[in-house]
Amino acid sequence: MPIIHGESDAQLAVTAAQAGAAVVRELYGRRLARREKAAGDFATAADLAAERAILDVLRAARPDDAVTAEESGDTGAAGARRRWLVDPLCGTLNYAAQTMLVGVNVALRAGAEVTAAATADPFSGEVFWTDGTRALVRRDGGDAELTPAAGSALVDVNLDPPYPNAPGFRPALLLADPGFAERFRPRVVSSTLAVAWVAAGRRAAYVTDGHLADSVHFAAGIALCRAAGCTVTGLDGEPPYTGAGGLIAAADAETHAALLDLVNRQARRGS
Ligand SMILES: O=P([O-])([O-])O[C@@H]1[C@@H](O)[C@H](O)[C@@H](O)[C@H](O)[C@@H]1O
Repeated sequence: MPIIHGESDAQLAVTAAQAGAAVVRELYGRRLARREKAAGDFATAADLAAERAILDVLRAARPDDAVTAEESGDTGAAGARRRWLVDPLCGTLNYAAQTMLVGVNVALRAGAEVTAAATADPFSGEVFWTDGTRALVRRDGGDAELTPAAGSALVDVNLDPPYPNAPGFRPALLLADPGFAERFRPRVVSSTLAVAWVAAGRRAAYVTDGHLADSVHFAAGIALCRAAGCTVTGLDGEPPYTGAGGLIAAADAETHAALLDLVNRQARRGS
C-alpha cells in the first residue's frame, strides 16, 4: 500500500486500518498458531501479522509518534503528546471460530483527545472513520456520514460479554430484567464493530462491564460515537475516556438514560 507522507491523521488511520484488515482477510480460515495471553485469552498469528502491517504504515508516515498496540505494547516516550492506539483484530475468538465478526482499530490520541480514528470491517470492506468532528463510513471508495438511530427506532443492543461470568454487574445480567426484555433485544459481536454500529444507526446501544480495561479497544469507537452525536458514558453515567470500568454507548440521550437505569437496577440487585 503506498504511503503518502502529507496525508491527514484521519486518512492515515484509514490507510493503516485497511492494511491490517487486508491481512486479517487473507489469513481467514487458515490453521493459525496461537499465543496464550491469559486464561481463555489468546492472540493468533493473524493478530500479530495484522498489527505488524498497521505499525509499518504508521511508522513510515509518522516515525516520531508513540504507539500502544494490543499485542506488542508501548513504544515511544511515556508522556508522548501523540500516541496511536492499535487493536489489530478485535474479536479474536470469533475469528478463530471462523466467524466474520471482527474489527480493526486504529486511533490517534493527541493530548487529551482522540483526533483521528478508523475501525475497519475486513469482511464487508467498510471503514468507519472520524477526524474528531465528523463521523463517516467509507464504502466502495466513497464516504457517507454516519447517522445514529433516532429515539426508540431501534431495540438491538450489544451486551459484552454476552455471558454472566462473575458476581456483580455483568451486561448479560440485564437479560434477567423484564424491563430490558420489554424494550431491547440483545445482540453479540466484537466490541469494536458494536460501538461503530451505534454511531452508524445499526444498534441502539452497546453495554460492557469493566473487563476491557485498555484504550485500544474503545478509543476509535468512542470518538466515532461522539462525533456522530451519540451519548457515551461509563456505568456511573460519567463520561469515560478509555472505557475502562465499563461503558454505555447509546444512539441518543433517552436510550442511554433507559439503559443506565436498567444497569443501576441490576447493580443494586447484585449488591
Ligand atoms: O481481545 P479482542 O479479540 O481484541 O477483543 C474482544 C472483544 O471483541 C469482545 O467484545 C470482548 O468480549 C472480549 O473480551 C475481547 O476483548
